[in-house]
Amino acid sequence: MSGDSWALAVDVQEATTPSVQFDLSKKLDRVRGQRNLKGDINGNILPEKAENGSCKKDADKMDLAEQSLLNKLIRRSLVRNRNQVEVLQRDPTSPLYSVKTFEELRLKPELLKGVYDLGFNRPSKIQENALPMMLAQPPQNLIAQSQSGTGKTAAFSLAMLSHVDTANKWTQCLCISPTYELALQIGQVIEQMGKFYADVKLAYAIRGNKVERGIKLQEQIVIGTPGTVLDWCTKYKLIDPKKITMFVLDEADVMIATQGHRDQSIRIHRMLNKDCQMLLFSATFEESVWRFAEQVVPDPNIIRLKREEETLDTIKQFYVVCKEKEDKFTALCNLYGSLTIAQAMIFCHTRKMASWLTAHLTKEGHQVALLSGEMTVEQRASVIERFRQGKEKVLVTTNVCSRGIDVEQVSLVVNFDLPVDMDGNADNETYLHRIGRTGRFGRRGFAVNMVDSKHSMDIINQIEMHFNRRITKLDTDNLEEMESLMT
Ligand SMILES: Nc1ncnc2c1ncn2[C@@H]1O[C@H](COP(=O)(O)OP(=O)(O)OP(=O)(O)O)[C@@H](O)[C@H]1O
Repeated sequence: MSGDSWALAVDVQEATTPSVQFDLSKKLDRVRGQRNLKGDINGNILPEKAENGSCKKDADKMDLAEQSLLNKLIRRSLVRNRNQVEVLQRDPTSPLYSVKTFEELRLKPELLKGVYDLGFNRPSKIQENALPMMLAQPPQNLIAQSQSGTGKTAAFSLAMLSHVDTANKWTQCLCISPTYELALQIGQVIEQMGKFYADVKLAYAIRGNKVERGIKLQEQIVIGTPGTVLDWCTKYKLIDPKKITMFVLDEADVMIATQGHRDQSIRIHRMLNKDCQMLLFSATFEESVWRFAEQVVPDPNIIRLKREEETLDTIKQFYVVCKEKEDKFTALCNLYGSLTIAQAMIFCHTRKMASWLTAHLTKEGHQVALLSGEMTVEQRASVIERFRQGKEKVLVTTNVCSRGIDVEQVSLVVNFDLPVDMDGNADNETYLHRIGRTGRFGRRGFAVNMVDSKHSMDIINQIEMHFNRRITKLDTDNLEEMESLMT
């Protein structure tokens, strides 16, 4: 057997989730007629009737051109497998790098079990650095920054779970997050990690959660949005803020982007004891975030990134020059025609544009979900949950409700419209948050920006300069060039 077909056989045997298959036949048909092959979520090729995960026989029958194309597709696999994550975890320049194991971080055995049950092998850099500070005695405050998808949520979830004294049946850890969706997501992480830690209980302080006034909660951890948390502390008196000993503020940059949230966070913070441990996390630290962080976290330990470290190497960034929306749509279809895309998120500026795009993509046969601001929080949570389960492969969205969403199969983010601030300048923070929906925990990801005017080209230039990272021009009509650039 040639080296190529051997590689193919090995990849197929490693395939983990054949149920989540996507059709690669379009790409193959261009070169080699009608042979119908399928790939799994990792971009590995699976022949349609393969049994026991092996396609050795099929690979043997292929001619060299076919094998080379298949291997190209495999190399282009958008999702890294576990081995590749492990390689990154041993690379000192990677944000996933660690010298320590979870055991060395002195986690309780029940939590270690939860961590391994989630499939985590080693901590990431932020986990390795932040956890000892968060668990130190006497307690230390922390302001921490790490790239999107590198394990911040997991880090502070572990810290809260470790901090809890299970003998005490009152709220000890309070975590606030800017959106309903994120609060639910963080809660899920805590529940999964704390699965073997039976005595820890969690409550969600989010809109719509019915509570009885005046009866103090017994849950040791409360996670919620600032408005509801404030109500639970003041109006409903469910939490005694003076008994909170660990306060976590997640996605500080997103939090302060809404004036109301900023003010509510400060009001909650003022009710806490001075010696309550304060932890603040953010993916970006513009001046305003920094000022806010210093205001709420006295005498902090600080973990900060350099500007050029903020974007991940594993996310390749491109721009495509288009004329108008129809042109952008064609470019998008060409991307789909040549790339193996597990799941994609597409960002539009307006609801109207998002609806138009959703309708057109659906007509093309894609499974598309639309997420936009006018939906109720429950509707939004349900759309995100379906997307997370892979029921829809494309999520078209307009705004903030998709910030912080962690869906590991997202291999492509498209800025159908570029993120701009009120003055029409590049919104760098939003850009970083958007592209950070792909490339989660070392996986490969692509970010494609649609440029439809001189103004939007200026924005791309501003973003390039801000992060000191190249955004490469892509010609979606030139399939060969696209294949070579996007490998
Ligand atoms: N040590 C680890 N080993 C393997 N996977 C991990 C580890 N830590 C976190 N993950 C996974 O990586 C993904 C991203 O983690 P997490 O959501 O904690 O990142 P984040 O930094 O909070 O992201 P964001 O900046 O978008 O909020 C999740 O799917 C999580 O389960």
